[in-house]
Amino acid sequence: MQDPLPIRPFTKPVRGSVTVPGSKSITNRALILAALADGETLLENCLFSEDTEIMVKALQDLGFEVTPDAEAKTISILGLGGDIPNKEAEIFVGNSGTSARFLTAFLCLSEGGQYRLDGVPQMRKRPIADLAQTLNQLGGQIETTDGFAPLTIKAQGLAGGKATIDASSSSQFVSALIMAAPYAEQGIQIELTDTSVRRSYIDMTLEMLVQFGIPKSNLAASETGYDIKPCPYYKAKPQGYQVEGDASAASYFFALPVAVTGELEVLGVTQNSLQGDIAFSSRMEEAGAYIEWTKSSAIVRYEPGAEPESLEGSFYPYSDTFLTAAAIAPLCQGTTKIEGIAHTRHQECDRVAAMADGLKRIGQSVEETEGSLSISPAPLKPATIATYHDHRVAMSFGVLACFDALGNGEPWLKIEDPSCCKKTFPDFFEVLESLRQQSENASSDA
Ligand SMILES: O=C(O)C1=C[C@@H](OP(=O)(O)O)[C@@H](O)[C@H](O)C1
Ligand SMILES: C=C(OP(=O)(O)O)C(=O)O
Repeated sequence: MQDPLPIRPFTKPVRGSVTVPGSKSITNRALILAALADGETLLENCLFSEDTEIMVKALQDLGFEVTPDAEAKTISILGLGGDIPNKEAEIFVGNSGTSARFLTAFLCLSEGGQYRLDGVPQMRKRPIADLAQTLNQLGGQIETTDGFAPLTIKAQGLAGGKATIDASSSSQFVSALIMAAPYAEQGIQIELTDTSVRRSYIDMTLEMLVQFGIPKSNLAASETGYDIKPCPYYKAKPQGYQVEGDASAASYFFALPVAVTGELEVLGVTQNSLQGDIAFSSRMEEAGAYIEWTKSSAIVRYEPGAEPESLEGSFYPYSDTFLTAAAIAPLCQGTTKIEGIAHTRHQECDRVAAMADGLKRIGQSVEETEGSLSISPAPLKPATIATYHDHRVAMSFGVLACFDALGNGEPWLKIEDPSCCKKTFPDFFEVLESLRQQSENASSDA
């Protein structure tokens, strides 16, 4: 792919359909749950991207039989009922937060295992100490490097019991604990020391435990914590476990008609998704989009005419999508104020700073606080966007770049390091370009 990549804008309203890839969050949870189940599970409609390949490779390095088929989008995995075959391994988690956090708790279940877990330099800056501390309260022996990766884990199974956790920096800590909890001798009773946590991700985890055979009566959730009873089985899914389409990836296609007008069917997402990020669709309705849901898709329509309404308020519960909203803010009527995003300064990059930087490069007036961004529209200036190795920075500005800012169909935005989208959506820019071509052709046929 050309780097920086010039994006050719849409000169016609978007028309057609797009299928979003399988969910990263669900694929990586399902891999862990299937490994913990007893017997073979076939995962279907899996995401094949860097983050899921990292999880697959980690499980293979731990001695699990995992067979991916990228063409069929399936992964088959032979679960061992809580056993982890290899007792020594070096696990590489790249910059995959789900892999780092989920595997840390998972590895503690191994009887007599000794592991080292590490990632790329940015992963060595991402929060993990609170999770390690809590696992140590439950019988793990994890040593961090000054609070960060690399970790060394001396595993002896988890005794479980009561523990506290501060999961305000990442909900993945709680999801990681909950997935390991059924195999802890006494289960796990976790008290949240700070109740600001992205609950929708934890709800997804609990729902998936039920899908893998853990009785609902073994799982209790309240405002202040979670109580997971011991339960010696997860159920394998030999007939297949269907991974939903990725709701965070869908946000780009909910936003695209708002940016360029038209009608787009987004296939693979449903209104009653397990993923909280589906709520981004309501924010696009607030902006003025009309959305019709079918059993397996959303049809998103935005009529030419008025500029989109500006957005205001918290993106905390679905913060992976704040970047999408920030990127289209220059096209909105007034100031967009996005709040609740302080924690995203510690993700793939400092996302608040990265979005502020990109928006300033294209001439926007931006006010940044620790946890918010206010974007006041100003005339768009051609620029190259720095993406800071962050797939969502690249994809969000990719959507804005589809707007024909110069009015002549010529590219005005270039995206640096576009291949960083391989983390969750390897062919994103090809999909965008093919939608542009579909739309041009649909208009010339009409
Ligand atoms: O559990 C998950 O699948 C995720 C939880 C969220 O992370 P944090 O809770 O760390 O923000 C989200 O940003 C990430 O993309 C996926
Ligand atoms: C924050 C993200 O990923 P993770 O935490 O899983 O690395 C993301 O995909 O936006």
